[in-house]
Amino acid sequence: MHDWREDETAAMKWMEFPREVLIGKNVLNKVPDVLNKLKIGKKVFLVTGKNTVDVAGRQIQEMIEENGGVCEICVSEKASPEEVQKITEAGAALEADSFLGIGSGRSIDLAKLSSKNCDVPFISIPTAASHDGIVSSRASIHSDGKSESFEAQAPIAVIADTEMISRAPFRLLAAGCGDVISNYTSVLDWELASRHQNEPFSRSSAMMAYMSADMITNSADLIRPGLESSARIAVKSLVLSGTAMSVAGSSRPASGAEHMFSHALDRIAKKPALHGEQCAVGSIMMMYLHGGDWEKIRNALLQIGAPTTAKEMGIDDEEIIEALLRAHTIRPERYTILGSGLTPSAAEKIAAVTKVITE
Ligand SMILES: NC(=O)C1=CN([C@@H]2O[C@H](COP(=O)(O)OP(=O)(O)OC[C@H]3O[C@@H](n4cnc5c(N)ncnc54)[C@H](OP(=O)(O)O)[C@@H]3O)[C@@H](O)[C@H]2O)C=CC1
Ligand SMILES: O=C(CO)COP(=O)(O)O
Ligand SMILES: [Zn+2]
Repeated sequence: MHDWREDETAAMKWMEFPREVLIGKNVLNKVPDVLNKLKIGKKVFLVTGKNTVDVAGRQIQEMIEENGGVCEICVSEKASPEEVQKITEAGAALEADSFLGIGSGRSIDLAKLSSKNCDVPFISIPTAASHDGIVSSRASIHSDGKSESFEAQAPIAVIADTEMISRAPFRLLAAGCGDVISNYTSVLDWELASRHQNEPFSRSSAMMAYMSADMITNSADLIRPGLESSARIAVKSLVLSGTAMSVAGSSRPASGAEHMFSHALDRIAKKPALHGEQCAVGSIMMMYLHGGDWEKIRNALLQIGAPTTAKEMGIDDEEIIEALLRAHTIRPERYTILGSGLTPSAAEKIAAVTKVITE
């Protein structure tokens, strides 16, 4: 299928945003109403995970069937190209008229890309506020230790039940806050690339990404376990951050050197931590490299209760250093403060000064 957005020139910008965005207590019950309104509820393919199938997947399947629709569930584990292929084929076999991504970042990304392959809309239903891919049109797919950000499609609707999200393990919410806070360094990297390499830069997108990070740091004292109000703050900032990516047409405003560090850790660490946790810790170190206020990032994470050290993430100090050394090779086309790479002694110094590893 031809992707019309490829015809984009400097003189024209094609941005995709969701049509319906529901954020609030018990909005999960509105799934049938949204499907009916959009006329996409007859054959629904539902992508979820092994935990989230019980948190929300089956409940949504029942609601769709009571609404007269046919609903097939796929419980998925990895956001890999093979999984995208498998889900695309299963969705096509069902002749699905919509996909629902229910759960974590992985399930949402799989639904995002597979639905695009099937040329049908998809709805994003996060069960945790753990990442900013909830709203964006990008899908992060991982294979052979590589991580690629694909242009997929924006969800036609987002249904974020803040009551359900507040009951998810707090670690996930804290990680989502970290993913957004890390925008401080993504934006700096983007500005650097625009100055050094004349890379296209969108001020409005950068401002959105920066503002979403500010939303979290300015209300860090309000982010507490089990509070619906905390889930609401996190979801709103994730929505803004994801929108920044849709405006940019790339993950640039929300993914710089700190994300490359996290992707490197995913490859290196025996037991990687959560995406948002790793990006946030990476952001402390990259802010130090930028010569900025890295302690502001660290303090916000401490206040929220997100990890700020290797030990708290369950990662060895050596793995942190290795990831710092390898980060610039992860996405070489993306220019960042890491340039052509760090020396081992510089990597050790950065991690020690910022208290990520013990001196
Ligand atoms: N497209 C984009 O723009 C972006 C994409 N990403 C991608 O998203 C992924 C990270 O997402 P993230 O969600 O942090 O991590 P994961 O996708 O690894 O999911 C974390 C875990 O949380 C579980 N979980 C989710 N909700 C609940 C709940 N309510 N109760 C209990 N367990 C729950 C999931 O269960 P289950 O096994 O059921 O899934 C999963 O095991 C990465 O692949 C990253 O690259 C991140 C940011 C932006
Ligand atoms: O995680 C993201 C933004 O928070 C998306 O970024 P990537 O392009 O690094 O996968
Ligand atoms: Zn991220």
